[in-house]
Amino acid sequence: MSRLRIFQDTAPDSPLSTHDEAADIGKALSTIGVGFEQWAASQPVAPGDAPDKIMDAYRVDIDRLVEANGFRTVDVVSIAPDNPQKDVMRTKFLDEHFHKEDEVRFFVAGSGLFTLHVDDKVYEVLCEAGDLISVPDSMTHWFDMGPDPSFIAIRFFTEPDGWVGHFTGTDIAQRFPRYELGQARPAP
Ligand SMILES: CSCCC(=O)/C(O)=C/O
Ligand SMILES: [Fe+2]
Ligand code: NI
Repeated sequence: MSRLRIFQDTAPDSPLSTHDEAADIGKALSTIGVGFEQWAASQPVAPGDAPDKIMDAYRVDIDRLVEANGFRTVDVVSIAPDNPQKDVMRTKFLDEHFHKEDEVRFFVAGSGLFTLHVDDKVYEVLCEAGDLISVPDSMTHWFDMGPDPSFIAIRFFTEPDGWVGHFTGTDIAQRFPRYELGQARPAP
């Protein structure tokens, strides 16, 4: 189940609040300018399906988002727990960083943990299949796919280098919960 936990940025052991209803998560995240939606597939998708088939299942929502935001590239990324590069890939976005455009990701299957640092609060968002998250340009955050990563995600970009992370050099991400072993669920 998708979940939002909000922390004081000095207190990683005691969440101020926990939300696990999608509407509740979306409402809380909207107060900091983060988008959160849930989308339903118009046809079944399975791991190994071609990117076009996966995107066709969400075509109406993808087109709406592209039209509203002017995205120029939409792609599909996936990772499975047997990927020999999984540790390297996990490390890539584990520390606090930001991007020079909105980070917009839709989870077709599997899950991942986005943690956002805004002013003196930390917003930990467990994204699961059906969740779309839009992290605004320049918002500091980190992302943990867990030790046994498993997801298929659709990514939206405005610029070719939109995915590049600019790292802040802080150690805050190391003090907050990681995506624990066992939390990650296999993609269907
Ligand atoms: C589900 S893709 C997430 C990885 C990524 O692109 C990023 O920038 C994480 O912070
Ligand atoms: Fe990021
Ligand atoms: Ni609530």
